[in-house]
Amino acid sequence: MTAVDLSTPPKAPAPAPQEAPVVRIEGLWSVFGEGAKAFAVHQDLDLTVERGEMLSIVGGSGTGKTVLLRQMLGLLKPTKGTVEVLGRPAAQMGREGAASRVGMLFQHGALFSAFNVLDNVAFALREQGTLPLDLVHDAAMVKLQMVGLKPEHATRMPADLSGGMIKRAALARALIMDPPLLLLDEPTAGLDPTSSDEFCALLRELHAALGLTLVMVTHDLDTLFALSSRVAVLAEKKVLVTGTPREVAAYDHPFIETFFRGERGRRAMAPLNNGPEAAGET
Ligand SMILES: Nc1ncnc2c1ncn2[C@@H]1O[C@H](COP(=O)(O)OP(=O)(O)OP(=O)(O)O)[C@@H](O)[C@H]1O
Repeated sequence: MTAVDLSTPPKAPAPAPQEAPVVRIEGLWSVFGEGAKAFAVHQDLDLTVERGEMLSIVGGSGTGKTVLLRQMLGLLKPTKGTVEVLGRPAAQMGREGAASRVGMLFQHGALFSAFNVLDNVAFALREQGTLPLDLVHDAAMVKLQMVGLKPEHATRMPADLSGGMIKRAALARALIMDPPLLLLDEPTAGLDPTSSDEFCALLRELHAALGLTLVMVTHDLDTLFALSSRVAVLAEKKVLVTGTPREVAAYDHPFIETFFRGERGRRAMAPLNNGPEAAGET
């Protein structure tokens, strides 16, 4: 089922003809349970993410946004259909392959509480076992600096960090293997407005500096407008519509009406009137 594509013209840079999309999902069915108890979360869902995009996935509660991220991470296997990441089936990437292709920022950071910040950040690289430990240490320190943490934060335990610092440490961990694709589940959840704005600014900087492709799930409209070059709306078990935030917000659907055109939506959309830069449509 092809989603309505509202983009005219496309805002994302056009890929070279031979370049595979970063994510290609075609005819995806995600079914849980068996027999009479089986239920489909996704039914014939299509979604393509090109290199360099910042795509936000939105939808009502239980519409399968997290399940879709888990499909891209290769943690779930499609019941039917195709989920490819960088030209390979996501479910066949294996743990190490996945870490070097896809970074994942979980909603609450999901740091190992018994490890200090440096050991958390270095974890996947150390597990891989291909680099001497001093180089693993150096690589983790570079990532800490990249996300705006100081060398003295390296030995802190997660319990001693602020919410914003946990997010930054978790981001450094997600980027340790230099994956071209970064998945984010509610990246600014639990942050105060200032920390949230700073974290969005950091993600935009890293997106530009590292040439990342970002795919995020968010309920937060400020985050959505700050970070999305494109929005995909999940409804009716599929990607119903895609387009820029402005295009999608104007689409006629009950979820969109409530989400974008309610009071919170109108407030968050005010920056759209100040030009595309403010709306994240660059
Ligand atoms: N492993 C699983 N086994 C069975 N059902 C599952 C499993 N994972 C998810 N589901 C179900 O799939 C549906 C979609 O879940 P998902 O977490 O993707 O929703 P969501 O869109 O992220 O919702 P929310 O915005 O509330 O977080 C839910 O009904 C959930 O209970």
